[in-house]
Amino acid sequence: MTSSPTPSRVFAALRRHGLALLVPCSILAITFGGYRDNLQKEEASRLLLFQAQARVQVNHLRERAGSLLQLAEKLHTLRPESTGKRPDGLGPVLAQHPEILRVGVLRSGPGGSLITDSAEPSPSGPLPASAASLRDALPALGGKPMLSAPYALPGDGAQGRQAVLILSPLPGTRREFAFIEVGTEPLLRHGVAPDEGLSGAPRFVVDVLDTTDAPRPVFTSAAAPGSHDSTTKSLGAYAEGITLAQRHWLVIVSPGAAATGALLDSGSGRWLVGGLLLTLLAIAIQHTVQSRADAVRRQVDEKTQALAEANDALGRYIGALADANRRLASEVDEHARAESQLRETTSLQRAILDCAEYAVIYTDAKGTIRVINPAAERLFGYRADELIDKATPQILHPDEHAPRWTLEGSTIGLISLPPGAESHSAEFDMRRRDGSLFPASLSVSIVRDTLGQIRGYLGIIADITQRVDAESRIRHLAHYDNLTSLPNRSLLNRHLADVLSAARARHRRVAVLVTDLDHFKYVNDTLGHLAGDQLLLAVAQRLRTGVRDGDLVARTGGDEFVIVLADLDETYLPEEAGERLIASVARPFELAGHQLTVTMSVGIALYPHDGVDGDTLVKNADAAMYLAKERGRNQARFFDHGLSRRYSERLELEGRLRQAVEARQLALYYQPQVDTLSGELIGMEALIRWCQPDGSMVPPDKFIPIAEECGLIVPIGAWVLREACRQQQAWLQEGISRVPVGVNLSARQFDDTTLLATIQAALAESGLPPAYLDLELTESLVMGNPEHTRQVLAECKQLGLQLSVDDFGTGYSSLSYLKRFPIDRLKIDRSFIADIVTEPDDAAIAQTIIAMAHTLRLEVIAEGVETEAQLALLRRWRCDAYQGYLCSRPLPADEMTKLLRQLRATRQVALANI
Ligand SMILES: Nc1nc2c(ncn2[C@@H]2O[C@H](COP(=O)(O)OP(=O)(O)OP(=O)(O)O)[C@@H](O)[C@H]2O)c(=O)[nH]1
Repeated sequence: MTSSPTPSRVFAALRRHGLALLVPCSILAITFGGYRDNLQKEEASRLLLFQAQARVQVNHLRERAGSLLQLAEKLHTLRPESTGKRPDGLGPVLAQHPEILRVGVLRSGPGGSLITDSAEPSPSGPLPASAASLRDALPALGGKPMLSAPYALPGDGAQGRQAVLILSPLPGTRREFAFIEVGTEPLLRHGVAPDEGLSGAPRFVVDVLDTTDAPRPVFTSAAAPGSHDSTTKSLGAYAEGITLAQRHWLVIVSPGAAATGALLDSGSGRWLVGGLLLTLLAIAIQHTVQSRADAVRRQVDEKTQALAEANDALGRYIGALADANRRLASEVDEHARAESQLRETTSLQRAILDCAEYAVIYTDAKGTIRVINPAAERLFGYRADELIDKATPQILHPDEHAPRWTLEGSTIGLISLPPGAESHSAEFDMRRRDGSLFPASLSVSIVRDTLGQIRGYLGIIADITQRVDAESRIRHLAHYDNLTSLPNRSLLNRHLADVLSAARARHRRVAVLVTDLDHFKYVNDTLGHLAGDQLLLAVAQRLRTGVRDGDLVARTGGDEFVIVLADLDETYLPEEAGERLIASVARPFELAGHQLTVTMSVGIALYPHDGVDGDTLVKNADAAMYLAKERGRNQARFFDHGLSRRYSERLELEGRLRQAVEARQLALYYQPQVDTLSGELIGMEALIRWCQPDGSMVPPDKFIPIAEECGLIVPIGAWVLREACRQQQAWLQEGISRVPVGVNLSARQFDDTTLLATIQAALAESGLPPAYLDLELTESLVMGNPEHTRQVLAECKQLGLQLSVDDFGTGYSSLSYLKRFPIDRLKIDRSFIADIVTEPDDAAIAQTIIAMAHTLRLEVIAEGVETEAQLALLRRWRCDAYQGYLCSRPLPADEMTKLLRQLRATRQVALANI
């Protein structure tokens, strides 16, 4: 990211650098200001100090020179005895005065020449001419030493080494002088106070200017001559005039290297240097700080830039993160929804599994049980944890070596799966925990994973015991009689076919015996249907035990049994077998607390004599049985070909009855029921009659049983209901009848599920009010199946019908039992009424029935009243009504119409007479 120099940035830079310069500049200014002030102060104090020190130096020089002069004066005491010899005791002196170049004696020679007399050859050679000039001045000294003007030492010429001579006249002589040659440079050097030097460097440079002779500069700077005791204004030099041996020297003291001093030696210098250093330090610090600040700023800028970029990136990242978050949130939502659905589905599946009626077992691919539901626990009697991880065959199947539920590609699988199929079902026995086996239906489905690999097998197991039992029952019913468990007609026919086929092949005889109990209906009617059943059962057992094992005993309906005696040789007498069976049945039975004796009629037909096929043989045996009945019952009869005609007649009667129904040859007759006291019509009973086209009548006791046997009774009964309702409604509409009409219901009708619908249809069709219809049921019918009866009667009562119990007294049922049913009246059977006049028992029974019925608020009608005596008794016993020949025989409808009209007319006449 590039930045442009904005005003704020320029201002910031100026402020930054201005501040940076301000500090060193300030220090510099303070430094220089301080330096100048210090310098001035130092100048002043140094000048004062320098002057004082210079004076000390001058004095020191003066003293040293004076010391030399004194030495020169003493030299005559050291005068050597002979020339050329050094005076004794001079050594230590010379050691103290290294400026002394040589010591000697001068003699003024002839002509005034000076003769040097020195023990040592002088490095300076002969005395210079200038020294010789001193000779002349010496006498004027008066014996005082004198000092020569400086002269250049030989060899030094341009070098400027100078020396002076101090001459001192030797006492006693006029021409001899002791002299000391003093090097001016050592003198001046040693003239400086030795303790004033600093580190060996002379603080002062002392020069002298000889003012006696023509001045010669011996130093580089000097004050003006004569300015004694004057100090230069600057620190450059200090000059002071001194007089030595009548010679005037201007001593000039200049600061030496040490005196001038290093800049650092002075306070101002140190101040300046310190200030500069401080400035430099400040600059350095400033620079360092600035550099560091710059570096920091650069870093900050870089970091800021990086931060900005990072911020941008972060922004983008946060944006992306937000997007990702949104996506994640939506995915999480989706996931949560899916999870919730999954949970729901899982709990639903669990609930389905838990509630499932069928046992569900899931095994892995190896057939090991993994999941089991409660229904399976119940079915097999195990807890789930006892079955989990167990292999299916060891637990659930009878055969431990049975293969597991591995289906695919396995030909030995428990259920071999057809190629390509994903599930299959089979039925076989499975084992419960207690070891018991039960028939099961197992439906196994392959469970695959998403890759299509087999994960396991889901088995749904149903206990099909009931179904198997039902099927077995159905199979049994198809071939066996329900009551006695004997083979039925169907199995009989198959068996007969087999037996006859074998007999044909082996030329053997076969006997077919048809047996029928005599008057079995009476047992039913008197002891009840249940007792009848028990009797049939007992008879079946006796018949079964009365024949050989290989013989067949079948029940073909009602009280009829058919026995097949197969593989008979010529010696076998089937009539004996028949007699034996009759005898066995004739033995008394214990039924419902009663001892009962029944007889049986038997008809016999023989293969091949009486027929070569099963149907013919059974039909002929049946005909023979009817012959036995006709001949007095309780006997066995062989078929003869005359019988065949009679049997055919019965079949023909059945056929004609069917036609009669269709041809409307059946008619209803009506028998009045009248009040025993008033003789008024209180009702009438419809009775069926069969009027053949030739005008002859077939009695009801002849065709009703046939109608019941062949089932025609149901359509006939329906017709009776319709016709009675229609006729009654006609009378009602004519206004000649205000009494109900009674219609008999047979047992078959009563058991028919369409009975109520039939009644409702008859009422609706005719428009007859239900109260004018009276249903008459036999006592045995009512008591046969009380529950069913109560239900049907209740529904009939709801319709508004009247209900009567017909033939009461024959069924031994108690009256109190009857009160459970919504019955309106009882009809005492004609068998009790017939002898009430002559038989006290019958009279007592009839009287009791009447009395008890009244206590139950039931109306009582006596049947079959034929005499006035009977009627008189009935009146006495307060029987409500009666019917019978005494009043009227059953009348055809038209006659009944006439009667009703007459009755109405009579009533009207009677009323008119009033
Ligand atoms: N208890 C009972 N009765 C039955 C059964 N099947 C038919 N019946 C009755 O058995 C009786 C058979 O009567 P029939 O054989 O025609 O007449 P019967 O009274 O025996 O008189 P005869 O045969 O002429 O001697 C009828 O009343 C039927 O209602 C049954 O399974 N149980």
